[in-house]
Amino acid sequence: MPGLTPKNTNLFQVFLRLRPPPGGAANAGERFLTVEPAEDDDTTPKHITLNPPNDRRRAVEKFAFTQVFEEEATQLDVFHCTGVADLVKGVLAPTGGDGTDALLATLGVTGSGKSHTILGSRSQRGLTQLALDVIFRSLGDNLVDCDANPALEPSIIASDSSEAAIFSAPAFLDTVFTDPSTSFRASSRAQTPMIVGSSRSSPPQTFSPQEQGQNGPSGPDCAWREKSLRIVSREDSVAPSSPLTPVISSKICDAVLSSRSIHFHNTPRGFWHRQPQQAHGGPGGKQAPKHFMAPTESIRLKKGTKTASQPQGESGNRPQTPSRKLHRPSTFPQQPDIGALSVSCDPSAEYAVVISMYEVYNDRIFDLLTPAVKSAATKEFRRRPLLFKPTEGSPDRKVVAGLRKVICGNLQQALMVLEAGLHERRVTGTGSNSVSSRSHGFFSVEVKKRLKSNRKYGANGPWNGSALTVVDLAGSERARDAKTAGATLAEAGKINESLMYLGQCLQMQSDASHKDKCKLTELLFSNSYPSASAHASGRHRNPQKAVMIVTADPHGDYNATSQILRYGALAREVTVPRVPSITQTILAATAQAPPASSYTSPTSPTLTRPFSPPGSVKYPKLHSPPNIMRNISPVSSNSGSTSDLHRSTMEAAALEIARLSEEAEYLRQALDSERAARQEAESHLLSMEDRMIELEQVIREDCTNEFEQRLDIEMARWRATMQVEMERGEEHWGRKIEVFERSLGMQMNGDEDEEDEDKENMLVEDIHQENERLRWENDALRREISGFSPTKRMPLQERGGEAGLSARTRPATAETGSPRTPRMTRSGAGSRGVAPPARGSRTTTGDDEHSLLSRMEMLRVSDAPTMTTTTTTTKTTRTTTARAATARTSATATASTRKVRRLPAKKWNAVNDDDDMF
Ligand SMILES: Nc1ncnc2c1ncn2[C@@H]1O[C@H](COP(=O)(O)OP(=O)(O)OP(=O)(O)O)[C@@H](O)[C@H]1O
Repeated sequence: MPGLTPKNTNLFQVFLRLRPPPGGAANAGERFLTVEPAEDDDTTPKHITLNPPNDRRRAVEKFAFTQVFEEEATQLDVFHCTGVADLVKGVLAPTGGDGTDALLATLGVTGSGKSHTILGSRSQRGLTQLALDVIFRSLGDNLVDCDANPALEPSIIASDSSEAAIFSAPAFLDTVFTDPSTSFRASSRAQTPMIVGSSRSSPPQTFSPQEQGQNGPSGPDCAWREKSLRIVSREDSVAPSSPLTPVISSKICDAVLSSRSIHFHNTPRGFWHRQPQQAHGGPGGKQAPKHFMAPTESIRLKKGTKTASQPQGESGNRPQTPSRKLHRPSTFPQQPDIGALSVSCDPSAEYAVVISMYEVYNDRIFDLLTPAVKSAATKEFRRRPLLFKPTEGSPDRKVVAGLRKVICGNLQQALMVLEAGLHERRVTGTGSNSVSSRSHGFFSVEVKKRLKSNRKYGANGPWNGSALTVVDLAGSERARDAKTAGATLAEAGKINESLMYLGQCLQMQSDASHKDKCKLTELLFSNSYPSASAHASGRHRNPQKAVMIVTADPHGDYNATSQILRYGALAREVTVPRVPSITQTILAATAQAPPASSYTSPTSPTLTRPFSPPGSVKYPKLHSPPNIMRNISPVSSNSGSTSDLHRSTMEAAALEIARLSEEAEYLRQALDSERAARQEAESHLLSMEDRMIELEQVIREDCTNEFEQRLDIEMARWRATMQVEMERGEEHWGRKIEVFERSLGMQMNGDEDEEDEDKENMLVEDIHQENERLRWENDALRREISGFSPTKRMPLQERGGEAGLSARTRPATAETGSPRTPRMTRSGAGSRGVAPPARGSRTTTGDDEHSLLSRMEMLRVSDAPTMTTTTTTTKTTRTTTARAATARTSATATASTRKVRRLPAKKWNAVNDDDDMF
């Protein structure tokens, strides 16, 4: 089993892994990649040839790699041959010291098998899980656990230099996963499932019922399995539905799917790829899970994606908050088995394992273990981008500041943390890969180490150590093949851009100017080289060891593959510059030093004195570096003594070291202040961005409110105008009808005249009848009056007058000749009530009687209209008498002679109202 050759100073060991064709060899397209057979002294192939298909203008390209894995290579082959165990060994530093940082990265075109290699599939573990297994297996009893050692967490917090929020695994996992058995338990310390055994025949790793909270495979766990799928949004993907682009994807599985019709194999989601042919219910009709990554909460919310991240029963009204809990996975695949493999660790040291995860998305770093928070302005769940910077505790080394880190006490906890982080990574379905990673994922395993003999510091002694960082780069893709659009296309643009910078960076041998071009290259290369300031300050770190696995589909996209292979080949060329030791520096200076007598200037070729900082940037005021060399007394040329010469050489060298150190310190401070200024500007920019979003929201709301108000006003105005118009219309039509009626009336005038005549005749008849009746009444009255005493007739005489006495009544009165005194009051005229005899009345003559009658006649006639109106109401009692009825008839007769004016309805009402007043 070949391992890494430690003497190699190349930054990367670059391997190539070819993936088998997705639909089997029969369906594969033209193969453009040929693996050259191993050369004489090699046991494994190292070279490949790219033959451009159908394009003779392009040259055949040849690439060399550390090793080429052909399609048949297994996960275990890749694990062993890439030397992951050696990387772990370097991190654990079994021979003492802080160890060597390690980087394990995949690079490739989308869908070429990066995630498959590094994070595994449904039944096979990836390199990450295998590396974790080796780490925990190797540490054994030297690993300190939070449960066993309560002081561990505070001591790790105290020695962390990355401004991180540090949690113990049980506490962290409790916030992320639900535990069926402990769902009602308030405690935050969940029981951690343990591995209880392995079976080669059953790949998934199973936990005991006790560890499952008494829920074996047939218990609630089964429900979990049924829901252990998540839906990946294809909203902004225009990829047609194909075996590679199912609507429901299972790149991640511990999330919950409400549909129970989709089943899942007896495995949690996180570590398995779905085989494309299984996407449509392959063998067994089951929907196989894809590998690990799904859209983050904010992306899901933005896209309105239905995700399975909500626990059962909460999918309905549960808000899409990041505080949702995932179901605790119960099984993990256990193949390939590396039970026999372990590397040694430092027996004199104790270790702690701290895990963190983050992603680079659109050139920003986001923590995958910190839940997104709801933005007040946009109401969306967002993650805060983090900075990659040197911190107070780590001035010589950039770190991702502000991450959430989890201390894991065993493999199971580490796998669960990995699972939680992968759940948050952004993926989407494209035409090239149904579950394509849209970000560069970083999984960092810090192996903290301290000597057991350092117990003199107590339980809080400082921790050092190294880290293994696993990087799953997003795949480069061509929009035409991936059939992406909208946000997904923009994401692809950013991915391609960052990979282009990576290529440039590799081409320029990690030139500092290219290193800072994007976050990806910064993260990959910033700590790859020993820092000058660290060297000056004596904090020496070994250069990082790195393994890059380039994945390729020999039947895939020729141009994209060619580009990626070129990057891979470049990566192989990058070398780590050797850092000379202090002794080497002194010796070199001595060797190059001119004769001591003429030694008057500094030897540094790069730094000239006095050092003047460029530009207008304000640097901290430092004492100007002392011109040490000027103070060196020239070595006497005639001293002749070798020992003197050596002494003076050593003195000169020591002074030169002091000068260089001082200059380095000066530069470091200048650089720090530059960095601080840049970070401040960046955070200001971020806050301004947030502010802009808030402002935009407020302005939008204001505009909406104002618009609604104006709309209301306009609507009211419109309604009023409408009303007026309607009234006008009615009036207009009324007038028209009136005119029409009038014209009709004119036509019918002749007919009306005849009618009027008839009416008049009837009225005359009525009047005659009335006169007859009145006459009869008069007679009756006369007879009555004639029965009164003469004295009682006086008042009539007094009031009498002959006016109004009609000629017709006069003879009638004379005929009767009986003196009478009518007892009538004016008010009683309508009712014709008989008044009581007036006191002191005297006997009247026949003339008096006529006068009286004529007066009565006058009264009756003049009161007629009043009576007419009076009879229209039921409020008066006068209408109840028989006399009133008679009078009414009479009045009607009188009134009938007048021209009756037709009143409009309103006016009639007014008259009625007036009547009511009486
Ligand atoms: N060596 C392999 N053997 C079997 N299946 C593989 C292999 N490599 C990849 N696959 C399958 O191909 C599909 C795509 O692989 P994967 O998701 O790992 O691609 P990727 O390079 O990570 O893509 P992206 O960059 O878009 O995320 C998966 O279904 C995976 O299971």
